[in-house]
Amino acid sequence: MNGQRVPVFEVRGVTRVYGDGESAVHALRGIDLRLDEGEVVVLLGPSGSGKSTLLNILGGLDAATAGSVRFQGTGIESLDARALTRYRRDAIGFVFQFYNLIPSLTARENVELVTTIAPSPMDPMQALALVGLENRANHFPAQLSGGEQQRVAIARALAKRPKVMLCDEPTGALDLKTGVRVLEALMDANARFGTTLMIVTHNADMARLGDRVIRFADGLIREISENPQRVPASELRW
Ligand SMILES: Nc1ncnc2c1ncn2[C@@H]1O[C@H](COP(=O)(O)OP(=O)(O)OP(=O)(O)O)[C@@H](O)[C@H]1O
Repeated sequence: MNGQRVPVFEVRGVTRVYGDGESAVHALRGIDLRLDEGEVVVLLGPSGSGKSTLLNILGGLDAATAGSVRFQGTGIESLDARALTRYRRDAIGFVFQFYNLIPSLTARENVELVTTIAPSPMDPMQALALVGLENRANHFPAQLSGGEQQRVAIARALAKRPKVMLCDEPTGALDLKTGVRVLEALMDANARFGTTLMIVTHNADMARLGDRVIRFADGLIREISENPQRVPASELRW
């Protein structure tokens, strides 16, 4: 990262309550956070502590009960339905634990689904080449390993040139070797395009990958720490 910090997200007092009355679940209890351009941030915390809820709110998949999220200076809560769809579609790349590829489409066609609607997409083959899968373009998801499927999902997210990639347990279903390749593909996107990365994980060792580590507990940020330097994915242990 260079010295000049440009905020991508500014989060103020975000809460999220599911349900009401006695059965209300307070998933987020007041989150304040700033995320800068080009940063790699790792979110750690026990199951149910609110990590996915925050990611979904940042990505416009869910709305905060209270508080504000500014993306490049604009409050996403003020966007109308059309603008919110455009935001979700163009600015944000999502990577989930279980790839969410369309089984009846090839790797290339899965990426094309996105490039046909994005405003300034990459060529689908370029996106697949970035994750080392140009020679698997005509394979269907069932013909690919879990790690390869996840890399197709990353290519699909990358192909629209998103400002931010929100990754919810991207290696949760993978073993060490394939998980490392997936993380390398994400870190490569950060290095080449300056894509800001937010990675949710249960794996404490993955914290070493990021510039900052955010520890969640009970719907709150308990700690934010900075790493002196990023550790390459190949040096992580599962
Ligand atoms: N749609 C929903 N309706 C009701 N409760 C929900 C909903 N989504 C999440 N929750 C609750 O909100 C809390 C936070 O969930 P969240 O998925 O954000 O946690 P997490 O830290 O990502 O957990 P995990 O690591 O297991 O994915 C949990 O108690 C969860 O049960």
